[in-house]
Amino acid sequence: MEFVKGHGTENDFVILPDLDGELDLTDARVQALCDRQRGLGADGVLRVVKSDGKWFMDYRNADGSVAEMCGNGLRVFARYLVDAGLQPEGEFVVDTRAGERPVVTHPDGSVTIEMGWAKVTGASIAAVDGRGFGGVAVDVGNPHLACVTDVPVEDFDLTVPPAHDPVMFPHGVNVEFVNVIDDGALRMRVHERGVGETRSCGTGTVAAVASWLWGIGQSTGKATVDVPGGQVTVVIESTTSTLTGPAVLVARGEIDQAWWDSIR
Ligand SMILES: N[C@@H](CCC[C@H](N)C(=O)O)C(=O)O
Repeated sequence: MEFVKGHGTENDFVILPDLDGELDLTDARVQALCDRQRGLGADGVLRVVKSDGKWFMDYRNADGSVAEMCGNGLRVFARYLVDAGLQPEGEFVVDTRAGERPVVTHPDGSVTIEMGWAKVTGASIAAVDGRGFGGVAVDVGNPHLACVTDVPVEDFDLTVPPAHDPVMFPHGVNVEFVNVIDDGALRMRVHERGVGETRSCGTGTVAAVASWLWGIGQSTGKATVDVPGGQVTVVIESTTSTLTGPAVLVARGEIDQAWWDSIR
């Protein structure tokens, strides 16, 4: 079975081409693939499916859970399709559990995604080391709590999940801590639902920009977001948003069949 390894601002993925949708991708197999000691190591798995003539990104978190959307993953997914000769460079659409997402691959390797409406759904609190931080709940297809703060993001201990309100987020939440460096320039760290701290989260950067804009009384705008793994650019419009950033394919290879069969 073929695999490709890639990353978007160091949020890394194992890509499994499964055009006919025949792979039995159990939670245990996702966990094993993503494990950095006993598997290939990744923050998530992108299964590439073609169904009724449409591309579908089946995204799984490293713990095996399913998520609606993954912004960095979708850039890598699109880059894979072009690299594999399955799509010409340029514009096409990929279906996700959050709905269809138009993408544009660029000759410099970067990819732009139309991410849909970054919907502010309320306010809540995330707690780290017993200290609460106010944030804005943003639905980017998946749930986020983006907390703009003056505390330098480097100071947060994200080795444990920030506490959140389970009533507001019954299915868990991705939590971002965000510093404003300058007008239109943010810095962010993230704790992802189903993964832990990652070096970037594409949907999280969209939530971060929406949260910053909400805080300054604006509903549209543009910002760069520095994350530990690099930089992306986000544009928020009234009913949609875009995310642009790098997508890198690192390696390709063959998964050992006996190893795969030993994991159910
Ligand atoms: N890293 C992703 C988001 C992946 C899903 C997330 N962990 C969730 O469970 O919602 C991104 O780049 O958007």
